[in-house]
Amino acid sequence: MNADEPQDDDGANTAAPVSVLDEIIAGVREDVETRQQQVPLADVKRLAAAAPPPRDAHAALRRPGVAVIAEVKRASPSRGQLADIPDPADLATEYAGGGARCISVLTEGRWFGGSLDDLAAVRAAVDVPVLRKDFVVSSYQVHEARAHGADMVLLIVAALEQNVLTGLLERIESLGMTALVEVHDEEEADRAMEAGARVIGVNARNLRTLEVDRSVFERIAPGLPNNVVKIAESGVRGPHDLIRYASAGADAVLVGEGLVTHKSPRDAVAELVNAGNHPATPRPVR
Ligand SMILES: O=C(O)c1ccccc1NCC(=O)[C@H](O)[C@H](O)COP(=O)(O)O
Repeated sequence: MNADEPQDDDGANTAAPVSVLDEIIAGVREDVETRQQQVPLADVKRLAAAAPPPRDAHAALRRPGVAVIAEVKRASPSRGQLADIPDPADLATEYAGGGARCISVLTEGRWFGGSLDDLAAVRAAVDVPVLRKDFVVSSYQVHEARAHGADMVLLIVAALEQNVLTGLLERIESLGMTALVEVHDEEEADRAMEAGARVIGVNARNLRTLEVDRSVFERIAPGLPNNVVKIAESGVRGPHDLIRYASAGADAVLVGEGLVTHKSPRDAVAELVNAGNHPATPRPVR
């Protein structure tokens, strides 16, 4: 052991490497606890029951052509500050105008600069389904998502024990929303299927190194059943990446950085949508 490394009282090494995911989730748990003290679960459930009914994200993603899920993303652990987005509703309106099939809103605040207010503002501004993209570890966050208008909620397999994953997925679907279950390898894909996922996202971004490796989708997607909606997450910088993912069986791509850093987000979405609808672009097998 390095004598310079900090140790706690019983001598354990407190400088052991912690993955970014662990760090993000520690912050998320603190923030959820604070919000829960301000707005108890019973109140959030009442707000969720009064929210406009969910839009069918699963059906939207199954329509012909490769769907584009356009993300409102201000910042990220891998890139730091990405874009100044003073009005997420405006950006989402541009995305929808370009033909985005769904809008993803990052609601995590500490690393991604997002919020539940962003989610509610976007949901009120567009007609397409909206995804709450966050690090969901509790049913409180699921009800909170619905209360702010979410139609789809992300669950990251790597962040959840199997029984928690299954419970949250069932809660999301019982509230009429769609669960997008995110995986990074074959073992996680098996766990997603065991939990009953109807929509699986393969994220090309390694949560330890934060590097993007598009071949991960090509490796995992062929092992997923035909009736599962397959989403390729991360690393789409233009139509060539969408076509690459489509060739490996993607029903949809989820795109953040490539859109928020583009001079015209609407045109950037439209270019991807055109590529996704082009007759030469491979169609998923169903
Ligand atoms: O984007 C990150 O740096 C990141 C780091 C750790 C966990 C999640 C992270 N991003 C969330 C996403 O999955 C992406 O925002 C999404 O797939 C879009 O990716 P991109 O088009 O490459 O911005």
